[in-house]
Parts: sequence; C-alpha cells; structure tokens
Amino acid sequence: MQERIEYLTEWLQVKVKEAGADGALVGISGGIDSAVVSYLIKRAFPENSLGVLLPINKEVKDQTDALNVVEDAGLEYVGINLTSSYETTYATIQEELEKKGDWNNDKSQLGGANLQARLRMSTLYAVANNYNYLVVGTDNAPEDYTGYFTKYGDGGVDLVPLINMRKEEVREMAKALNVTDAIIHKKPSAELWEGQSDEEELGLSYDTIDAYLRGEQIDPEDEKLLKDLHEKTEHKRQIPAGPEKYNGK
Ligand SMILES: Nc1ncnc2c1ncn2[C@@H]1O[C@H](COP(=O)(O)OP(=O)(O)OC[C@H]2O[C@@H]([n+]3cccc(C(=O)O)c3)[C@H](O)[C@@H]2O)[C@@H](O)[C@H]1O
Ligand SMILES: Nc1ncnc2c1ncn2[C@@H]1O[C@H](COP(=O)(O)OP(=O)(O)OP(=O)(O)O)[C@@H](O)[C@H]1O
Ligand SMILES: [Mg+2]
Repeated sequence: MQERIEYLTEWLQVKVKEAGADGALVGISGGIDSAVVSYLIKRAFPENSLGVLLPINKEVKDQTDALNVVEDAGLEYVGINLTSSYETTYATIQEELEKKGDWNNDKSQLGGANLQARLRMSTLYAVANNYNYLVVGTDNAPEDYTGYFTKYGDGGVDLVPLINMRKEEVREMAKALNVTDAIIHKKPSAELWEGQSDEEELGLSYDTIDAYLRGEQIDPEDEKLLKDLHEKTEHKRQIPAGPEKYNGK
C-alpha cells in the first residue's frame, strides 16, 4: 500500500503540473473516500491543497467527521454553507414547474439530491478557479462500474485517483494513511437524504461488487443487477453523444 500511495501522490503531482495548475482541492464529506483523497492531496501538495466542506441543511461546525478528517490530515480547509443556495434554487424550480402544472413529486427526492451534488460541483470549481487548483474527485471502482454518482455532480471533476480501487482497497489505503477507524468503518452514504445508504439504494453490498470486480463468481441475480446498472449508466462514463459529422448528402 505504501508504494501505491507513493504512486498516486506522484501521479497527482504530474497531472497538476501538466495542467499548469498550482495545487488541488477536494470536497470533504466525512466519509472514507474523501478522507483518503484528503491525505493524498496533502502529501502531493503540502502547501497547495485545500479541503472544502459544503454542508446542506446543516452547519459547517456540525460536520464533525469532516472537520476531524481535515484536522487529522493537516489539510487547510474552507467551509461554505450551501443550504440557502440549495433551498432557493430548489424552491424556485418547484414553484415555476408547479405554475405550469408539471411538477413531478415522485421524482423530487432524487432531483433534489442530484441538485445538491451539482451545486457542490459548481462551488468546487469556483473555489478551484480562485486558487488555480484542480478539482479532485473521490469516485472508486464500484461507484464507477455501477454509475453510482451524479452525472456532472460528484462525477464532475478533473482527476479521479481512486477510480481503479475497489472499496476494500480504499479501506486498506485508509488504514495505511492512518485515517481513523470511525471513518473507515462508517456505513457508506451519499447523505443526500435522511437515512440514505449506498448499499441499500444499490441493492448490493460493496463486498459483492468488489468480489465481482476481482473476477469472482457471485450470485447470478446480483450479477444481473450489476450488469444492468453498468449498462444503464454507460452514458455517465462517456463524453456527451453527438451525431456523426454531417457530410451534406
Ligand atoms: N442513455 C442516456 N444517454 C444520455 N444521458 C442519459 C441517458 N440516460 C439518462 N441520461 C441522463 O442522466 C440523468 C440521470 O443521471 P444522474 O443525473 O446522475 O441521476 P441518477 O443516476 O438517476 O441518480 C444519481 C445516483 O447516484 C447516487 N449518488 C449521487 C451523488 C453522490 C453519491 C455518493 O455515493 O456520494 C451517490 C444517487 O444516490 C443516485 O442513486 C438523466 O436525468 C438524463 O439527463
Ligand atoms: N457535505 C459535503 N461537503 C463537501 N463535499 C461533499 C459533501 N458531501 C459529499 N461531498 C463530496 O461528494 C463525494 C461523494 O460522496 P461519497 O459518499 O461517495 O464519498 P465519501 O462520503 O467520501 O465516502 P462513502 O462513499 O464511504 O460515504 C465525497 O467524497 C465528497 O467529495
Ligand atoms: Mg459519503
């Protein structure tokens, strides 16, 4: 793991240099994926890295796990409360669509969740612009394979150092980086609504997805579900589709 940490640290340095950028930042949720990325960017850019706490429906001071991560990693941070931006944007969308008689309540929970992820993305880019930093994402191999991220939300980033790592490898790297057990053993959650759990929403455990990504045989029903998720979300792993060049015939 130490070698892999070194490899990712150097890779981050090379990519930032190639971009002509001065450093890197990451959104900090208090979960394990962003904790690992925090430690990596701090190693890669000791004086030019930033953690960004972006609470929605809570205060910066109440993001205790996220605050512990930045403190333990020795990472400089900024907290930007997005609650009022989110509420204003969401309420305005709802009001205008209700006026048209088109508001779809069944879709509203997921729509609001994805709006939160995209507001965070826009904020991270605005902060990155200020410092001439790149935005580092936290998506790992199971999330990438299943498309378990918001397109252009948490998926909208410049670099994805953990993209080839199974969740078990992220946990192993977290241990090697001295991330606290409380963060390592926390139930994975996007925290986009009360009680949300990655594994419940996906209908699959990370252990099962990891086993599949290791090339092992898994329950056929789980395998089918995984393949369906992968196919359905292919568009998220591609640049937007355009037509073939029109040749005028
Ligand atoms: N075939 C296709 N070709 C091109 N575009 C296509 C498409 N099918 C849908 N789309 C577009 O994609 C949209 C659906 O994708 P998207 O907007 O991402 O939304 P969707 O995949 O429905 O939802 C995002 C999922 O990611 C989870 N998530 C989000 C954020 C963070 C985390 C976390 O782990 O922290 C997890 C969230 O809980 C939810 O399950 C559609 O509204 C449509 O605009
Ligand atoms: N409150 C928040 N403030 C800043 N960034 C956030 C916040 N919530 C989510 N994010 C960003 O969105 C990413 C995706 O969340 P995700 O839940 O997949 O990762 P995680 O919380 O780090 O780990 P886990 O998947 O184990 O919960 C986070 O890693 C983080 O970069
Ligand atoms: Mg999380």
